[in-house]
Amino acid sequence: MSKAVVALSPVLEESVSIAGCLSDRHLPWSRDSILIYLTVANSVTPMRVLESDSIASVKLRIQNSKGFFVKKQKLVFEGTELARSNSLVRDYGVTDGNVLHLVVHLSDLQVVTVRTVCGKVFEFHVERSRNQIAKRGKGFVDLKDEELIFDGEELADQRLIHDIGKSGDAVIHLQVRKSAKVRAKPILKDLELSIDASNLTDDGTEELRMVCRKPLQRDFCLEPLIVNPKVELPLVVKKLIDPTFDGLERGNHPVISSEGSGGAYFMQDSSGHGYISVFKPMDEEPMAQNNPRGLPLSTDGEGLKKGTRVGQGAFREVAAYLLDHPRSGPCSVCGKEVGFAGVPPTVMVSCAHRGFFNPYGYLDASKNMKIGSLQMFMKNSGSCEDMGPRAFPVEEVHKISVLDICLANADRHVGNILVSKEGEGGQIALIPIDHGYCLPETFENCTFDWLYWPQVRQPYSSDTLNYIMSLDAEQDIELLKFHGWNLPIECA
Ligand SMILES: Nc1ncnc2c1ncn2[C@@H]1O[C@H](COP(=O)(O)OP(=O)(O)OP(=O)(O)O)[C@@H](O)[C@H]1O
Repeated sequence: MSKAVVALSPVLEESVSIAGCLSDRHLPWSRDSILIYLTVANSVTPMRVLESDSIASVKLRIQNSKGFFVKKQKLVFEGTELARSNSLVRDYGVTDGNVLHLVVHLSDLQVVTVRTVCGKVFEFHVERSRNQIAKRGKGFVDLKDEELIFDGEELADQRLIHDIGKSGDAVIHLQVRKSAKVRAKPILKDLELSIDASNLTDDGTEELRMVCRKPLQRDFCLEPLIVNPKVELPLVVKKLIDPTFDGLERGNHPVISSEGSGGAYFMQDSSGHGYISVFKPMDEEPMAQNNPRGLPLSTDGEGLKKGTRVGQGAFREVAAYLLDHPRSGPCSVCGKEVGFAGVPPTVMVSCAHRGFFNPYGYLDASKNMKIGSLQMFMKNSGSCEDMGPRAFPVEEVHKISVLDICLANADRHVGNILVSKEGEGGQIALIPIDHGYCLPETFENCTFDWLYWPQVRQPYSSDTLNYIMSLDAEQDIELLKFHGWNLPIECA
């Protein structure tokens, strides 16, 4: 799903009120007025609300003062997402002095890629509403030495990012004028010239590394995690692991997604020009120990959604794949290709790489081993968030609904359905992803965005009904057990 933590700059309460966001109801003398704190990473924003305010109205005020659309916000209090818009602040037990974490979809930000002429790439996240070019960067000594170039032209400081890369894939080149130290030392009748230009790159080895992308000594590992030796990996899963391995072996490191509330890494192919898979480590899930988005640790082990456990998202991702049976009916997974709903092939793996997040800074791969789900990367033209639902074929919506009801998916919002137009004649197919919150212990957070789409008013086709009839919950529980997950009784 497309979200990321966005730091809000601290503002005074007064500035919120000046922005016209506070009505009289919110003035300090209102009886149930409380002061709460919105926080992301290290930034805190005080905000006065009423205990009787709905979550929707709090989000609306954040939108008014900060510009983040309501639909792109996620509010989290003590490990629980304030997901029900009509519920009141007090329904979630939020009281004076409490801290709410705000997670904002990254599409509010624009990613700007700056490539230096010697090949180094920097990514900056630029807020669309404040997108003036500002030249600054770690390691570059003097602003006047820097020049940003787009499409062969130098960019003036006042140009807006928004006006530059309208197509969304513009690359800006950064040219840094640095003089190299040239020393001449007389040796007999000759002069020995030495050139020290190490400042041109952070550690002086960048060019070397770029040239040396040949087979490397192995500084990573990637292996499927098979608990039951009787489990045979299906071919499609092998096709997922092998090219991911090749990509790592060629030195193409995992690329952390700028979206999502947990750590998700795009694993590159051997050419370095495409993605093969998405790796989600358990220790980087929301509220887990090494979450890279700054979400707080869960105090009681419960995940972001009610009835789920922190660190079990990867199991659930794999379970969703295993339980998405082919149309021909439930099967042992060995020969399995595409399931009814088209959950991308997913497998548990252990993977070590120094590029994975850890709070201690640089670690070599052997100290940075992670366990998580590895899912096939699916080509897409965006998610259902990016377009109106009318264009989606009825059958495509129905298949997602069947999957979500079977799995009691507690995280089916429009960002978690990818749209593919790869089919014959550009036919739209919907690809369900992000199943880390399925099979919860309670139904409290099971909300489905597709419930409001017109397709769900159509009856299921006989094919779909036949598929539903073929499902067998007991058999599914056994299947998960066979693969090593003894489903807790509440989830079962
Ligand atoms: N199988 C896939 N194929 C292509 N892109 C994917 C796939 N799985 C995830 N992504 C993309 O990776 C990014 C992060 O994934 P995802 O939303 O699943 O992470 P998350 O941290 O679990 O999110 P959430 O905040 O919804 O829990 C998103 O942009 C998503 O579209």
